[in-house]
Amino acid sequence: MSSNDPDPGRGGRREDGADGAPSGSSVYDYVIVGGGTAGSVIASRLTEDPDVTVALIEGGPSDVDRPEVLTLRRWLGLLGGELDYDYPTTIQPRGNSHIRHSRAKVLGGCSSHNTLISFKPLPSDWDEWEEAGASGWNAASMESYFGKLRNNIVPVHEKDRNAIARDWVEAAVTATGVPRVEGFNAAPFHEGAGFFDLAYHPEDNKRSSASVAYLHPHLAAGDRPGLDLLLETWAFRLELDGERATGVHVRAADGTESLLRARREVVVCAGAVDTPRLLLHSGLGPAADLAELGIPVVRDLPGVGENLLDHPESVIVWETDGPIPDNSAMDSDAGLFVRRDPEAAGPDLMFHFYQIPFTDNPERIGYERPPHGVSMTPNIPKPRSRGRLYLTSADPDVKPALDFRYFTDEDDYDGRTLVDGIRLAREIARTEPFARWLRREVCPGPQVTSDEELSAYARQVAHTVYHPAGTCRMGAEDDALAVVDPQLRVRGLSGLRIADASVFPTMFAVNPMIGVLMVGEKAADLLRAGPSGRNPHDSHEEPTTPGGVA
Ligand SMILES: Cc1cc2nc3c(=O)[nH]c(=O)nc-3n(C[C@H](O)[C@H](O)[C@H](O)COP(=O)(O)OP(=O)(O)OC[C@H]3O[C@@H](n4cnc5c(N)ncnc54)[C@H](O)[C@@H]3O)c2cc1C
Repeated sequence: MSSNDPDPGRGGRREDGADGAPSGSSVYDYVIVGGGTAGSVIASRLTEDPDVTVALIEGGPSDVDRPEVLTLRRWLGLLGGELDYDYPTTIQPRGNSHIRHSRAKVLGGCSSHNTLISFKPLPSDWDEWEEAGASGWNAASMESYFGKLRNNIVPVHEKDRNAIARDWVEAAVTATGVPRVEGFNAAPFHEGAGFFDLAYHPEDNKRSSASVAYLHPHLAAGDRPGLDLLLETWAFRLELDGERATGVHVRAADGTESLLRARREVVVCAGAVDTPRLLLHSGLGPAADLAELGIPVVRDLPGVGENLLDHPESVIVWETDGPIPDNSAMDSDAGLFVRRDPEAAGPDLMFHFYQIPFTDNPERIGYERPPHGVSMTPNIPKPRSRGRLYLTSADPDVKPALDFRYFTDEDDYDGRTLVDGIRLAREIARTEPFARWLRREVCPGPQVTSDEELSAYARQVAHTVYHPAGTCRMGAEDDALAVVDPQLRVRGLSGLRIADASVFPTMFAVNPMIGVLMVGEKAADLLRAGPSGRNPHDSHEEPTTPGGVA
């Protein structure tokens, strides 16, 4: 495995002029865009076969030897910094227009700056995908992929269980009547309170991100000769030969542009924002929108950028009666799931408990940050509002517009869910042993009581749980807005697949990272099976020579 080294001398990957390849282009079996959560898994799995060559294009730098990235508890310090693409939202008339969407610009992608809360998606989540046209993605079919994950997924360690978080869990169980859960991944659940499972190494608080689990061992051992890791390299356009994707145009950190060609397939794993962005700039998207911007239309794919999903949340903050103990895995170690509607397939209200006063949004409307405090952040597991991502310029360097249309669903289900959340949070705050820690409710404050006032507050200070998804959704042939089929192949094209959070047809009720890793594992199987469903390396079609020279 080499970094930034599409080396013509090593295995002969460069094919100057050969096979019609333009001079200076490098040829691989697979070219993967995005060394993030799903991309790291796929690159690692494909190069288990020493005869396979893969270029992994990553916009950010390596995370190796970077304690500010690898130490889980330092996650908040990464948001908005140099390793964050930091996407704004459009004006949100019923929500908070100031939300910034953090997306990591570093090897491992968002698994390198997130909180690594690890939920196996619920059976009802996968079965909903199947019903939405993602044939073969039901719970029974997906089960084995959880077992394949290489990440170290463990419950928050005893030493990291803060006394106030323990008391919060006890109060949440008493106040809501939900079961206490020890190990949320042990069995499917509808409700429950407890400490999370995290992908981390408790002994030193090191992340078990996609890059740490799937790439670092091979970087250290040098045992993946077929994998070229191109860091700080930006993919700005797909190379399309008629209706076949044949490569990716990239720009290196020094500004040099080159074309990486894929003998077998191009796999886009750039995440729910940058995957549709790359497709749109390559002429794949809603034809009228592209034409208006002067981008030549290669294929009219009306679903690219549609179905923008997220988990919105709000926040209630309390001042505590003095400082709280300092131990923690990452300051939001426990949570609560509630099912208000007994007919719902899974939980319909979720809380993260924060051992910090999370006042960033309330401060904007005049609230003050208490010297010591805690927060509860109710979120909507199955939100009904749907947004849209679109381009505002043909310049690939201009960030796309993200219009989440927060709280715009017809029946105001999303807004009402957060109001229920605030009321429930107050019940927990009145319940011992948690109540004795609290001095006062800071925001919204006890004077805010009516549904209307609570809804206005909840939406004004709303935040994101940072789970954008769905912008290149998977679906059946008769789904006009499906971008990929259940084999993750982009509709109407060959040689091009997508594997990341953008393919979600619907949102999981739980935090999505484990689901994205499982998408990566399944994508590797689908790729190995070849476009026809047979593994090209086990058959006589399209033979390659070792080292990747055609
Ligand atoms: C702050 C934060 C906290 C979160 N906490 C949790 C949590 O605790 N639990 C959970 O389940 N989920 C959590 N999530 C969500 C979860 O991390 C994401 O859903 C998931 O990691 C997305 O994976 P992905 O593969 O789709 O994209 P990413 O992991 O974002 O990977 C995309 C990669 O592509 C690269 N890239 C993009 N465009 C290009 C381009 N044009 N050229 C080259 N490279 C490119 C990026 O640099 C990045 O490395 C959190 C997210 C954030 C931001």
